[in-house]
Amino acid sequence: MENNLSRLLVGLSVQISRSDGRVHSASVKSVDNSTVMVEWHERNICRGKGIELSELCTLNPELLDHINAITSKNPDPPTPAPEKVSATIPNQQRRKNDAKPATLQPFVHEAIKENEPEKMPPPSTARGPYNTFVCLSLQFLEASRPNQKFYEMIQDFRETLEITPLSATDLIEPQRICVCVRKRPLNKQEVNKKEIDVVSVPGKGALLVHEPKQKVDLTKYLDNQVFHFDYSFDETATNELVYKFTAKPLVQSIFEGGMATCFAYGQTGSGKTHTMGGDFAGKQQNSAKGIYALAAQDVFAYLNHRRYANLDLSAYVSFFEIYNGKVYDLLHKKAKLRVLEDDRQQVQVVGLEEVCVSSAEENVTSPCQTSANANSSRSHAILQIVLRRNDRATTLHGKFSLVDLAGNERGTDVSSNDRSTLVETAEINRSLLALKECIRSLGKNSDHIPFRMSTLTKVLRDSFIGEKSRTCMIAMVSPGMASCEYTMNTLRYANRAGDLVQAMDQISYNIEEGLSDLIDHSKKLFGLYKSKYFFFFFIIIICSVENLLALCFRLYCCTLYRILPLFSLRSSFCLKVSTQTV
Ligand SMILES: Nc1ncnc2c1ncn2[C@@H]1O[C@H](COP(=O)(O)OP(=O)(O)OP(=O)(O)O)[C@@H](O)[C@H]1O
Repeated sequence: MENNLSRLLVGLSVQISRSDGRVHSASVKSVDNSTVMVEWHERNICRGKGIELSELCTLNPELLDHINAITSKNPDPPTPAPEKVSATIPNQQRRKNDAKPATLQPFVHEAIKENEPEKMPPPSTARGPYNTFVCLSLQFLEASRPNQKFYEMIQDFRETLEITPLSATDLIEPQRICVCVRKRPLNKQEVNKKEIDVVSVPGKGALLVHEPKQKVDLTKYLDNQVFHFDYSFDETATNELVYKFTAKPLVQSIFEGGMATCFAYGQTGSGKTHTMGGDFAGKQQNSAKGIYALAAQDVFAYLNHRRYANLDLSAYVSFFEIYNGKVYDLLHKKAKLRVLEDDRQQVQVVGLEEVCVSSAEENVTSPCQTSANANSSRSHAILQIVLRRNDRATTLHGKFSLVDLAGNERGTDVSSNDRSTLVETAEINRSLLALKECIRSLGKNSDHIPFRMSTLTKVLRDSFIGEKSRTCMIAMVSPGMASCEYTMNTLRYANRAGDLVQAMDQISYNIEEGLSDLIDHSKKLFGLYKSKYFFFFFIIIICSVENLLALCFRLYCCTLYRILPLFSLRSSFCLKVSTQTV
């Protein structure tokens, strides 16, 4: 039985749950009694662990249906009682079982216990056949995954990728504008729905989207698109790692009198609040692990550092949200505030409460916890850490704005008939567009920054001007196939915001596209972009290379084989010479 079990399970790809709550796929290595040894690759290291079969089943709630399907077809069922009982488990109850933490008892037994406790067979006799059904079901599930073909194509593609994961020891390059991308793991619902993960992060700033497509003749194929950013974080990246490469370098810049802004951009549910406010341990948000809190800790570390101690600075915090173009103070009972421009063209949020904070904990507990409760996917939440000199006028020294933007899909959804929803959509769209334009202008060192286009860019005006302003955008993406379109939108937006000229290279095996790429690169290389002489120059180069190759080939033929020259003139001449010699 053990051998049969191993033969059926080993090599299968299954979803596993990690101690930190992450769910990802792994492959079955071996089976020992009811313990399944699985392994997976993480940061180029092969990891493994043993999991109870029951736990594997808990991660695959549909398993019961398939067990039933198989047992009903099986000519020799183990015991009639479990079959009958498990077939009558209502969906709701099954979900209730799923919500429970994994236990060491197989969950079929639990179900029986709740329905007909007296009919429960002893575990020792039930385990063998039960395991067999589980194995059969797992195989069946693997084959019955929706979009199985795409899943296999993506897996095959991934095997060809060279993975260079980002490590905490990698060098950080200080930049004025930094655009990064973070992929979150598939969540439990997506795993239950057998969603396919269509995003791969090979590292070195690259991210691939395997977009499933179908030709007119119904042939399935993947449109693999590769994007390049300053950094790309895969699903195993922690908030600390993301912070280290994104917001941490900006903290120091505000001590040097700069204005810094860090944006979390992406679709609803892609992990913006998780990154900014902190990760979730169950239903509780651990605000100490978010970028807000990590930045606050560093601010206080710098305040106490001897290098900046003589500046005599104090830290102030304000926290507000922008919804429908209106500003609400989240530290002051959501009071509605006005945004006005003074005679020196300084934009002021009138009445915004700035709280002087004296420790990171104080800083963290109020705004970050508010963030967990108050944040809505339709509003932009802005936490500002302001450094002021302890002089009479409390002069502004530096400012760090951390922005959790509204879900970007909210700016494109025009399906609603409700007027207020449409106004909301238009406002989100306008603010995200304005933000992109401001970041682009900043990147181009343009004199004109269109900050007046929206309230969001108006309140962040001082972050966009001045030599010392620095910006970081973290684009969050959901990995599921269902989110593919939104993921592409997020990546295109981030790409354009960074104005990364060569950022997006479509993987194409098409010669035409390859040639146009070559022309583009040559144009840049020779600095002849937009020049009318470029094409003449290009053709001359091609002809010269061709001539050179032809000449080499002829010389090679003449010297090695002593055959008669290839030119007709030369050949007749040589023929004459050779006849005379004879
Ligand atoms: N990197 C990650 N690792 C593990 N879980 C994550 C990660 N990113 C997001 N999640 C989980 O995904 C869910 C949605 O994330 P989150 O609330 O941060 O999304 P969001 O983009 O802020 O959505 P919204 O726009 O609605 O605020 C949360 O349960 C969160 O814990």
